[in-house]
Amino acid sequence: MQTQAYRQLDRDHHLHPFTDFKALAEEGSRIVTHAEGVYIHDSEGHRILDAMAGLWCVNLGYGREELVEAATAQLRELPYYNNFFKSTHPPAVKLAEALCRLAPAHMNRVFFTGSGSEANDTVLRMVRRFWALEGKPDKQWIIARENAYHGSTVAGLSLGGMAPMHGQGGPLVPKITHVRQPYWFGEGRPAGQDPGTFGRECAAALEAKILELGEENVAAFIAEPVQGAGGAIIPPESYWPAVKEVLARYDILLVMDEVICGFGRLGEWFGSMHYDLAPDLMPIAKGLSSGYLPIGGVLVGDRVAETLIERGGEFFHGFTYSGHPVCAAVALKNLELMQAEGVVERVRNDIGPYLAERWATLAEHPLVGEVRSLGLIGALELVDPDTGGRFDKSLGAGTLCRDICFELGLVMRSVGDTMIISPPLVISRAEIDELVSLARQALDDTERRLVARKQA
Ligand SMILES: Cc1ncc(COP(=O)(O)O)c(CNc2cccc(C(=O)O)c2)c1O
Repeated sequence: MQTQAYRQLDRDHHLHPFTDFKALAEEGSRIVTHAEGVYIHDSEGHRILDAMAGLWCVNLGYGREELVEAATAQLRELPYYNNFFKSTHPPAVKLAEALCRLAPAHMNRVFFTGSGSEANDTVLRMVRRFWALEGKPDKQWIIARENAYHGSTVAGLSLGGMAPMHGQGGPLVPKITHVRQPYWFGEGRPAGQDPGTFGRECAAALEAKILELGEENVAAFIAEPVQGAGGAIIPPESYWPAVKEVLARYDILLVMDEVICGFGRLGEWFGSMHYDLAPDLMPIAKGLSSGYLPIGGVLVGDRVAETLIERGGEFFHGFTYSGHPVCAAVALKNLELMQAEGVVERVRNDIGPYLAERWATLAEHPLVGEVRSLGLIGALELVDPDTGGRFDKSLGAGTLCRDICFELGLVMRSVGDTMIISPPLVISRAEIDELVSLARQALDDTERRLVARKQA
């Protein structure tokens, strides 16, 4: 079928996620037909370097036959059975064991879901159930961060701190509140604060909120090690150590959302390990299967697990596809390949530092106000060369740069005027050179087009 025919049927029948349906219908969708390594191909023959690994998830890259074979074999063996009715199957058992072997030592159980949003729904249920079983049923408030992303179910959007989502999804889940995010470039720099001071102030805001609500009412703090969809927000070095000090003073659970930062993205199996944090619960998804099949889950620390097990009786929660055998088989093979190929260590010791070195060269571009990266997450902050400050929002600088990237054969994500990359972890040095070269060209073209827009 030709591109136009696909586009017309897509226009007629398909409502896309996070999309202005009318605008897309007018513009027409991109038909992605196949992919290999770090490249996707569309129906018009374009080969595009996918510096977003799909949606932060294709950690092993596209076209891994071993994952196809794992799925095919499992489809033939047992295409589906549930983990209800006291039942399980080898893929779920083996994946649970493999995950708990990779997780921090105090995390020895996993609850499976079909997505990261369902993982955070599960977190909400577990946190409130845990404190009820501990005899503290009023300990219900969950503190999250402004501009955090924890998914798109009602619980996920309530835990998230994204105002546009709150504006469409209310009424929100009660007893969830948000504190300031450690986004130095967006909030600390404009206030004239050095990163260290700003990071400590953000941690102090968490303690102030705990005291305002009363420790006896606060159940948990949930956070991404590095905020992804919020803008690849790598916190100041002072932030997580200061948060650890705050949390040590109060008995509230720590939930680290590892949906993006898990499975090697920051150069460790989990982002919490990079920051030396010991979470009670860790939602996971995305890189768990390299996006080949939908699977998520919650890694559960012993303190919560033992209470739920010993005193919980039946936990009235779960999903049809919890621990789906084919998804679990692919995820298991994915983890085996990551370990066999030393993918995580390579991010930490080789390709992550190489990306940092090459990505930093973009700082000299007049459109760039800040360059940051950690592991294989990177961000560029676009600024107006005339002022050094942000562009007027009406210019749509970030969206323009994203569209120019596609024209040049590169996928970069824009969040406002922040450009983001999160490439497959298997990306080569040569492909990083190509990525940075295309990004530089996109910045040049964006600058020229913005000058014209400003003069229009
Ligand atoms: C930290 C975090 N937690 C939970 C979710 C929800 O996962 P599911 O999507 O599988 O329900 C996410 C997902 N993150 C996500 C999903 C879709 C798009 C983008 C983007 O940056 O454009 C980011 C995420 O980044």
